[in-house]
Amino acid sequence: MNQSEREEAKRRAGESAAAEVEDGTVVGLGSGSTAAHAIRALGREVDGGLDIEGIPTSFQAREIAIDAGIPLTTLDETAVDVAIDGADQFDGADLVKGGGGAHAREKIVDAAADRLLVVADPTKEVDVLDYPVPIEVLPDARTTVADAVRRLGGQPELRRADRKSGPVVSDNGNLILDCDFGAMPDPAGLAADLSALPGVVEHGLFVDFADEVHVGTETDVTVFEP
Ligand SMILES: O=C(CO)[C@H](O)[C@H](O)COP(=O)(O)O
Repeated sequence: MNQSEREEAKRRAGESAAAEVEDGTVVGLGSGSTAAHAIRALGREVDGGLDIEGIPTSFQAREIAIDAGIPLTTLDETAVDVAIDGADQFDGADLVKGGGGAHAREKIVDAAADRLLVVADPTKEVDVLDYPVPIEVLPDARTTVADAVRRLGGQPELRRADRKSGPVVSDNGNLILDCDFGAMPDPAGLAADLSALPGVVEHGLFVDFADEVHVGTETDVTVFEP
């Protein structure tokens, strides 16, 4: 799948999930390039009269939603009916997220939603998850968490910025360790181990999160419930 075919697949996946959103609902707005297609599609529906409110999962999602004209709200004000979000990898209902460093807020919003619709291109689907797991850490905990990750069999790497000297700083002011565990046959066990580490704000393993997965191709979309 070349880059333009992949982009088309992402667009189809995002638009397919957006088409499921019903009038009068509150929608969690995911992060990344595939979720961005869904947000823009929802914006076009709002132009056409669809009455929804969005809860963005990141600075990026908020910017796109404002540009698309979607009225915004917060988790302090209302519950979430449905969230639409991308993934870096999925094996069915389990996901690795956080390629954009937004997984902490994504997990809060996606977990709060009655239903999570995952949108992806086919390159993200695997039998066993093996994508490096992003872990957002409090800055003071980056060395102790990295040491603990090594003890759990992972290789941590501090995420560095492209257009700034030094590390990527998350939307929440924290650092991100990309942790390569190789194949992860027991994502639930690893997720529990990572959540127990002092200083971990959130990790990118979303175990049993997806209610529905929309996988786009260059010509079509497949929708399934894991
Ligand atoms: O988890 C995410 C951001 O934190 C994204 O959903 C994930 O990285 C997928 O992004 P894309 O749709 O651009 O491939």
